[in-house]
Amino acid sequence: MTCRMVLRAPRPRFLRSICCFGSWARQLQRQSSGSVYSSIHGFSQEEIKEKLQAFPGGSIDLLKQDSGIAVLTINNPPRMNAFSGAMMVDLEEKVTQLENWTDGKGVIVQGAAQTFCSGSDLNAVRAMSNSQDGMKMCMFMQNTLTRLLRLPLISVALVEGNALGGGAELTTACDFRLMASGSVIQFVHKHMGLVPGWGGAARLVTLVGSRNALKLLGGAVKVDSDLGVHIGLADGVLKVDLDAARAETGLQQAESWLSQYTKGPAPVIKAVKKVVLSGRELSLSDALRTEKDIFGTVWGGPANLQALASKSKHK
Ligand SMILES: CC[C@H](C(=O)O)C(=O)SCCNC(=O)CCNC(=O)[C@H](O)C(C)(C)COP(=O)(O)OP(=O)(O)OC[C@H]1O[C@@H](n2cnc3c(N)ncnc32)[C@H](O)[C@@H]1OP(=O)(O)O
Repeated sequence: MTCRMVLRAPRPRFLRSICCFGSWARQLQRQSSGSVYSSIHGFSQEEIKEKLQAFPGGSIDLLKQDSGIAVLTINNPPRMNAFSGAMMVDLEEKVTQLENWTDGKGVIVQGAAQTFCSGSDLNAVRAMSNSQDGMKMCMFMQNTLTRLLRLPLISVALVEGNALGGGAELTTACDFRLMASGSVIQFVHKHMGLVPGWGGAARLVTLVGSRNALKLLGGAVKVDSDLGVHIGLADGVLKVDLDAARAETGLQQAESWLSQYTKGPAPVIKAVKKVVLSGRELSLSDALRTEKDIFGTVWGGPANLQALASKSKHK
């Protein structure tokens, strides 16, 4: 039973370390790090990285703040924050840094210059239009976005302007989505003769159900903030205050929204994310065992002892 699950989706590092596997499965664990594809699938991360680096432009910027909330910015304004190949590689490196951030509790993913992301850089897409290269790029992005979703941090996509194609897929690799009024999430893939390939379809089904997902993909529907909230794709709408002096930026609003859920010590917040992640990804029996193990990491820990000593009441 356990082995069959591993075949479908290798587990994140924290899950792998606390579940029992045979030696074959252990080898599989070593080869992947929370990713979906590794060398056992004939996939070479390094080979595709080299190809992607041939398409320069833009950057992915990471700001780790003392609050424990990081801001990850998709930064390529001349192309409406489209992903160049170099940005795909950069994103993978920034996700690695977030995986190793001991004091982290949350991350906000935003686009530079008040728009989210217009998907793949069409110039790179045109140059990589053979199916082999396309599939390798998609495996690379699936790996990275799966690791983003599996971070032990609570993640929020701050959607301003447009999230199109791969940009729409990126929003689904966060735990939550906040949409500014006037913003749009659109899976434009059908108009491009494509379907999502960065894992966006699978995640969309989980978020909005298969019937809504069929409508959004089949109709390449423009999801505005009202529709987003209605179908459960968006978790909140950012306020626009016409008085510019008083107005909070989208980022400030997203930070205060996220801080409701990240108050407290990092090990406890990370444990919260991990129990939810195991409930989302594992069978009930495996999730229960994992939950027990994660519980063991906080039981008797500093925050727990302090709460017991202060005899706190929850009124
Ligand atoms: C479908 C799957 C695939 C994947 O998963 O890998 C993709 O994501 S393919 C990309 C899908 N996205 C698009 O097709 C977006 C196409 N662009 C647009 O619809 C518009 O540009 C829009 C709505 C983003 C912005 O429109 P607006 O009128 O406000 O601005 P411009 O059109 O003048 O755009 C400014 C500037 O940005 C360039 N641009 C925009 N998107 C991309 C992109 N994805 N790749 C490369 N370049 C992009 C656009 O060409 C303009 O450049 P300029 O040099 O001024 O012509």
